[in-house]
Amino acid sequence: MAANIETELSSAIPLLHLGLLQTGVERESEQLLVACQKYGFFYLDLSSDSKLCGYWEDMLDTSKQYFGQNLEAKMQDSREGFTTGYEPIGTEVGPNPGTVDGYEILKISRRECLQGHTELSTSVQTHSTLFFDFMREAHGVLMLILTRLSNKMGLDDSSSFETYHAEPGLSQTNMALLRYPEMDSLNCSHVGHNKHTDLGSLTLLLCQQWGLQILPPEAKTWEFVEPRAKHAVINVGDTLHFLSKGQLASVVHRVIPFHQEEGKDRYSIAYFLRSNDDVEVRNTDGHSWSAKDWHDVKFEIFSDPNAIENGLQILTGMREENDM
Ligand SMILES: O=C(O)CCC(=O)C(=O)O
Ligand SMILES: [Fe+2]
Repeated sequence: MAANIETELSSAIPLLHLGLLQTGVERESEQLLVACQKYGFFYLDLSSDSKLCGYWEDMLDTSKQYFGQNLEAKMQDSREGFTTGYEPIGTEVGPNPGTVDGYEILKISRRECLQGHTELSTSVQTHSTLFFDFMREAHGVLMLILTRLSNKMGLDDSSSFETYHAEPGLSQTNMALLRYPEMDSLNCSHVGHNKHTDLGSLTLLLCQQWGLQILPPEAKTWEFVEPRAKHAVINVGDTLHFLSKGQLASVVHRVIPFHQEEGKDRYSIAYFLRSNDDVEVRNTDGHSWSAKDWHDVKFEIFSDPNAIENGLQILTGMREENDM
């Protein structure tokens, strides 16, 4: 894999700047729209937001500390449901036949952030101020992106993307810390993160290590996304694809542990913005779901895509299976 990095590296991912979107520079919003239509993924330069960059560093330290605990301690945070709590390695299927995933994850819901309290263990509670600060900042960034997209697409107040995310509506929005332990410390049946599209509206991903791959629209081969300091990777999810009547692209991606970084655990931090539960989403065939039902169906399929007839297509946001 290492030998092919040059040819497999994605060079086309657009670059946007948070500072320019914040000040309302028209050209930046235009480029944002094109990025979401054509590519579904873009880099967001965060260097104008020193708060968010600082949280990123602190969250990385906290993540190392949290996952460094023994399994028994982390299992105290195991919860029913999908938006909060700890899940060990191997909960979902992996990218290669016969494998399971190779990451552990700690999630905290937006609901806990709004309440200002988490019911998870003290090892999470101790860091809740940092987690909630990060979540508020990430939420603001993604809501700003929705606003800029709505404006550029000429959506009025009743149909703007922000309306579908308005508080105090209930949603499945959450943040996640992920750790992919170094490959040698696991047997090779535990690998990476299976191909999928994100089910929600927008995802903000912070990661300083290789491993993320995307399958851009129309492409037949996977491309690595180069990690960049002080840059988030943002992508459109299924709900925004549906709400935009297919105009914004929800792109298939996965994580494959990268050979050059063997011997190092991989850490990533994600904020998953999801629309309110009762928002109705409809695909281009006219099938409709509530956002909450789409969320629940997709999570069932993450653990076993073959469990139902069209499971693989749902996993990849209704993209044809033979594209991959
Ligand atoms: O860990 C990563 O880099 C990506 C994770 C991801 O795609 C997800 O959790 O939806
Ligand atoms: Fe994802």
